[in-house]
Order: sequence, then C-alpha cells, then structure tokens
Amino acid sequence: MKILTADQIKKCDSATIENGISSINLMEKAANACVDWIQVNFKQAKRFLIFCGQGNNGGDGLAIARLLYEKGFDVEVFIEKNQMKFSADAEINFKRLKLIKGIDINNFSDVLIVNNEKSVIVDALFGYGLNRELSNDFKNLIEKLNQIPVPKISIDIPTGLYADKINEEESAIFKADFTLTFQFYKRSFLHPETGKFCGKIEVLDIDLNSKFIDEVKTDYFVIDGSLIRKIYKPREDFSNKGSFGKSILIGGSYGKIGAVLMSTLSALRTGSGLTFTMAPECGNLILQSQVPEAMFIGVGEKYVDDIEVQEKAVYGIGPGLGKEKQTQKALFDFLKSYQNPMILDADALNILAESQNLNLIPKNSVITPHPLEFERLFGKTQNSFDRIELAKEKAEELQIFIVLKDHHTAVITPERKVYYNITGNSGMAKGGSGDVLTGILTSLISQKYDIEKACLFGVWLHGKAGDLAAAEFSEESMLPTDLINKIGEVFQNLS
Ligand SMILES: NC(=O)C1=CN([C@@H]2O[C@H](COP(=O)(O)OP(=O)(O)OC[C@H]3O[C@@H](n4cnc5c(N)ncnc54)[C@H](OP(=O)(O)O)[C@@H]3O)[C@@H](O)[C@H]2O)[C@@H](O)CC1
Ligand SMILES: [K+]
Repeated sequence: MKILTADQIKKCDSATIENGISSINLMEKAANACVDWIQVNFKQAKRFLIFCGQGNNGGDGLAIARLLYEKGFDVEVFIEKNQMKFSADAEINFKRLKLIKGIDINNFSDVLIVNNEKSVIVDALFGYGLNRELSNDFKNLIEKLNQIPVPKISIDIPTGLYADKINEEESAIFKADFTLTFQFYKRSFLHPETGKFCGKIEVLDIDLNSKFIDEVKTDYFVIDGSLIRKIYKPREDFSNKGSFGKSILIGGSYGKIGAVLMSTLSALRTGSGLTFTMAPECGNLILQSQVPEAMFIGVGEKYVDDIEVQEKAVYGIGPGLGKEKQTQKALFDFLKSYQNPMILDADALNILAESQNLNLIPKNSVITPHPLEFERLFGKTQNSFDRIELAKEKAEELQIFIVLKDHHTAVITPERKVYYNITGNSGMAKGGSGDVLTGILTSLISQKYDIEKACLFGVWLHGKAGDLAAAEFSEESMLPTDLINKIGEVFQNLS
C-alpha cells in the first residue's frame, strides 16, 4: 500500500472529486465510514463528545455528530464559537447539524471533566491540513482532553501530528486510543516519536481515485497482506531438498550459542532445504541435540575463528558471533574472498562499524541493524525520520538493503524505496527476536526469493508469527522461540 504525503492526498481528493463525487458527498462517505466503524466497536458507548475544527477535518466531525445522533447516541459538539470560519463543506455540515434540536453545540471552553465511563471523545480538530504548530489555546484544549479518562478516537490524524514529518518542538498532541484514517497510512503513524499518539490504526476505504493512486509516485509504502500474497511462492511438487536452497548460519560464541541456534531453527521453519550452522565447537552438542535437522560445521573452540566458503549457499552471519580478534579477522577474510549477497546482523555489523570498512559488504546484501547498530554504522541522527533519510542514502551508496529494526521495521532498498512493516508487537522487543529474523531472511533468499521480496516477506512473516505468539502467550510472556513455532501457522494461513 502506498503512503502519500498530505499534499498528494489533497491532490488525490481533487482527482476523486473531478471524477464525479462532490466534495460534500465525499465528506459524507468519510463520515459514514467512521460511524459504521464506531457502531461496531463502541456499541456500549452512550455519549460522544465531538471536538471540531474549522477545516474539513472539523467538517467530518460535524457530519459524524449528526450521523451518530441519528443512530440513537447522545452527542455533544464542541467548536470555537467566536472565531469560527468554517471551510465550505464544514459550513454545510454545521448548518445541517443546527437543524437537529437534540445536539448541544458548546464552546471549547465549556469542556468539563467527564467521568462517565460510557462517554467517548472524538477529535476532529485538525487532519492532514495542519501546517504549523498549534496555538496555545489549542494546546491547552488538547492537554485538557488528554487528561480525561475516557476512550478517545481521532478522525484521520491525531490533532497536533503532521501527516509526514516530525513536530519541530515539544507539541501538545491528542493522544488517541484509535485513529480512523482515510484510505492511507500516514508516515507519522509509523515512527516511534509520533506513532505513539495514534493508538490502534484503522484504515477506512473511501474509494479515492484508484487511477491517481496507481500513478502517483512515492518512495514510501506499507507492507500489507495483499503484497505478501503476491510475493509468496507455494512449494512446488516434484521437488527435493536441493530445490529449496542451502542456508548457512554463522555465529555463536561461548555463552551465546542460543542466538545462532534460534537463527538456524527459524531458517528451517521458513522452509530452507539444507541448513548448516557454522559455529564454535562448544556449540556442537547443543546444536545437534536441539536442532537435529541442521548440520554442524565447527570453526574454532569457543568462538568463530574461520569462515568456510561453500558453493551455492546463502550466508546469514552475526547472531551471537562476538567480536574476538580472530572472529574479526575471519569475517574480513571471508568478505574479501566472497562477493555474493548475504545477510549481516548483530556482531557482524558491530565489527564492520568499528572498522568502518563498509565497502566490504557485497552488493545486494541485507543488513539488519536496530537503531543503535545503525548509529554505530552510519552515525547519529536527530530522530527516526532523519534516520530513514540517512538509510536511503546509504542503501543507495552501498547498493544494499537495510532492514532497520524498530517497532515498525522498515526495509530500505538501493533504489531508496522505504517499506514499513505493520505486523508485530512489543512482545518481540526481547533478545533473540532479531536472530529469528536473520534465519528467516537467510532461508527465503536461499529459496531464491528475489532479495527485495525476501526482505518484505521476511519482516512481515516475522511480525505475523510474533502476533500469533502474543495472542497465545501474551506480549509479556511470549518468547522468540514461541515465535519460531508460529511461523508454520502463518504459512498455513497463506496457502
Ligand atoms: N481524501 C481524504 O483523505 C479526505 C479527507 N477529508 C478530511 O479533510 C481533512 C483535511 O482537511 P483540510 O485540508 O481542510 O485541513 P484541516 O486539517 O481540517 O485543517 C484546516 C485548516 O486549518 C489551517 N491550519 C493549519 N494548521 C493550523 C494551526 N496550527 N492552527 C490553526 N489553523 C491551522 C489550515 O488553513 P490555513 O490557515 O493554512 O489557510 C488548514 O487548511 C482530512 O484530514 C480529513 O479529515 C474528508 O472530509 C474527505 C476525504
Ligand atoms: K483529528
């Protein structure tokens, strides 16, 4: 799914209107989509307190107020009575609303502390039209609303957030439990500094002009289920273990054998035909007894001191590797003698960061840093938006894929495209989750998935398995090994 900027959404809006539907009817459609969702998800609510701005986001709020009232809910509307100069469509909806006797229209300043647990606050103050910091009056209102302990819904975007950039200063931002957004994810929903204000995101389809959406150019995408269905290749009949590639996971050191073990197990669970673990001898017994399906190649006693080059294999290097001098030398020797794409993670990245010898990374390789590893490799950035920009530069410069791990992991391609993943949960923020991802990616690439597609599929699959694990064990209790055991269920649901 494409992510558009606020500017592009505005153009998409116009293209939709030029194509037949009037702007007021488009607003009605948007409001109806919200009300349909609210009716299903807030059946028990009694009273909706709806805060409306003067633009079209406010217009949506005014239409939602009328429609909810018609469905039998109690509704109160809050506007800035003295300074209101509504947009054309908001004005029409305001007039429609005023015809209804049962809806109180109050001033923002009339907001009281609401303790009724059956009340819901709806934020329709600003949407994608926000183009500057909020005035103090709005900031005070939002701070007040954020204190009220009732469920909160934002229409399109939580007020105070921009659609596609980070706020310049400490701003007051409406803290939603749910954001009902129209047609597209906005970039700000997917970054940690801004996304934390959105709560659960529901994307509501309002039939915006599909030709415009198909043709509009963007570097930013969300990885959704329909994209994955196009990427997924079911296993062919009449095949043998040689048809599904050879994965070699390299890593482990004394005390960190578990990391490479989890990568190995994940590669197997993702379908790798032949799977090897290249690890120090101290891991032999552990690996052979825990993962009998994998073959063991001993390299060193307590840490990896050599990397064997094998034909027609895909290497995933780094989990639990450590940074011993001999290990560093083994990695550099290997990178100097082997130029095929590989997956580099964890200590393999830390070793490269210390040497700053990043040109040794073979073209089309995949690196999987978390934000701190990214910083060690490429330097500090001010925020996660800047981090993505730097990642785009580096992915192009080095001609590699960067899988930037975060709450919403992003895949950045050498063509500077950015794909945000929306599966996964905070139960995965535990040591070991990254090792699982390395195994999954190695496995998919060894099965001849195109590298970009393997990255998209891999991060999605990883998150999806994490979601199934969280549903069974809770985010707190789920382990990376539970996630590995759920990979199969994700494949079952795909086929
Ligand atoms: N295709 C879709 O997705 C559809 C979208 N729809 C809805 O339309 C919404 C976008 O509406 P919108 O363009 O009227 O902008 P909105 O956010 O209401 O702001 C209003 C105006 O406020 C101003 N302003 C800006 N910053 C400010 C500030 N800090 N303090 C004070 N004022 C400030 C600025 O005007 P300016 O002052 O710059 O002239 C701005 O234009 C969208 O989010 C969705 O809810 C649906 O109805 C139909 C389909
Ligand atoms: K809003």
